[in-house]
Amino acid sequence: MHTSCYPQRGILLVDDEEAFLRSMSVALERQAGFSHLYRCQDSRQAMSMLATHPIGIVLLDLTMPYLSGEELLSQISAQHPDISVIIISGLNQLETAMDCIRSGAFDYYVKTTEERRLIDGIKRAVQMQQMQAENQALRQRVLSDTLEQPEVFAQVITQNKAMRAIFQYLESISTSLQPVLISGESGVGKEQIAQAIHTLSRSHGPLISVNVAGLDDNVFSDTLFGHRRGAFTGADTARSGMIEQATGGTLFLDEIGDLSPASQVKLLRLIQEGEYYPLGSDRPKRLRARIIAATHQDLEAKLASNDFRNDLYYRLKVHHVEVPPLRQRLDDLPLLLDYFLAEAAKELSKSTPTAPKELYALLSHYHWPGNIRELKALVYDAVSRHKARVLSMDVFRQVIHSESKTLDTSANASDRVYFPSEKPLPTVQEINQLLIDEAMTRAQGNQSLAARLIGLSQPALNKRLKKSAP
Ligand SMILES: Nc1ncnc2c1ncn2[C@@H]1O[C@H](COP(=O)(O)OP(=O)(O)OP(=O)(O)O)[C@@H](O)[C@H]1O
Repeated sequence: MHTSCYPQRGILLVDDEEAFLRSMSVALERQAGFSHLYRCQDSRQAMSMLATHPIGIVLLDLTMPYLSGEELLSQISAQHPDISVIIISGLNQLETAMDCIRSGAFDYYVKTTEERRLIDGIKRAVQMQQMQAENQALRQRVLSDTLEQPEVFAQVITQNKAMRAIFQYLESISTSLQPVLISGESGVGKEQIAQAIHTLSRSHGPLISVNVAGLDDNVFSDTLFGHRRGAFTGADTARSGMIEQATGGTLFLDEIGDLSPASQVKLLRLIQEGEYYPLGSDRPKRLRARIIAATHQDLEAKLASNDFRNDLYYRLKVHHVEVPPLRQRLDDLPLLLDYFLAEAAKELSKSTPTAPKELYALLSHYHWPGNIRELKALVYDAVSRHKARVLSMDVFRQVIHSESKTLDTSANASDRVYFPSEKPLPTVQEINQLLIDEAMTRAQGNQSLAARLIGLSQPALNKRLKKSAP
């Protein structure tokens, strides 16, 4: 997968000193895991190398025979504006280095700078390029309103615009190595989205899921990092952690909002350093999997109450998807209902029942706290009980009615209808009429549903409707 070609476009090192080229290549490979590095000792050949190799970043020495770093920079900026150039200068050349920044260089470092800082700088440039590429891809997809791989989303039943925009976004970040945070209420389909991200990445490794809710810090470390034999009492054999099992693939951390403070620090270090230590081992291992985290919790609120680390939050949400709740995509209801009816009937070896028209109207007035999981469970329950050709609405009525009652009793004074004091109050008759009109609109003309919405029997509503008819 991507670990074998990170970053996506290569890095060209241009320096006349053979020793520097060699030591820098080794450092970039070993310490940062960068692959496809190119070296150029003769600055006159740099432009032809750029023309023939897929290069995204150039590390450029300032003092070189034939063509100076400054001259080369101006040629690169003119012919390859998408390449980021990082200047390596001598201590006595800071003035020139600053000029280079003004002429478009991404950054500069003094040659004696610690390698670690230089590597961090290159990583920043890589990250910036990835984001630019994703932005561009996303813009193109949104403008053309197309999906490149619609089959990846076949299991996510939807016709909703916001969901389609999410699919386009996911396609545009499919090759990124950065973490993805998926948020959204319980049951909205976050795990399905994680699966789609994994499939899109075309990685050769597996998708490994870990639910981190309720794991104490020791279990968390052991589960993720694994241990060496004898690391603690009872560790009779070595065990590889989930990170290792996810090598070349995706590590999906579900319920990330419930992670303990100590485990948050460990996860942050893993993402920042790109390496970890199995318990009892002093030899680090490299993280070679993409991280996806999901939560149904409001992480911003958890930041405010200091229950979730700021730095971890921003590391996790380099890419972020907020899956909307079902109540905000009611246009999906008919599709989902039909899909689950067919699925349930097949699993229960029954013929697929027909949903009565009123059912859509009834369901669209419910607020779906358990989202799609709740709808699926209700449909399965209804299908398992049903006997006739047309599906009975009883199961749905019972749940929706009892939920509505709970809501009614919890309504407070601020939910009441407001009558402006400067205007005369309407009569009881006028209020009744308004209520009936509103119920009929919400029930899309269905009298029995409208009657239930305002606590009347259907014959009683029918009588009043006839009375008020012109
Ligand atoms: N758009 C959809 N089409 C078909 N099935 C869906 C859709 N969204 C969710 N489901 C189904 O609903 C159930 C819940 O989905 P999932 O487990 O992905 O939700 P979740 O957001 O991860 O929930 P939680 O926060 O509780 O972990 C699963 O059975 C899933 O297959």
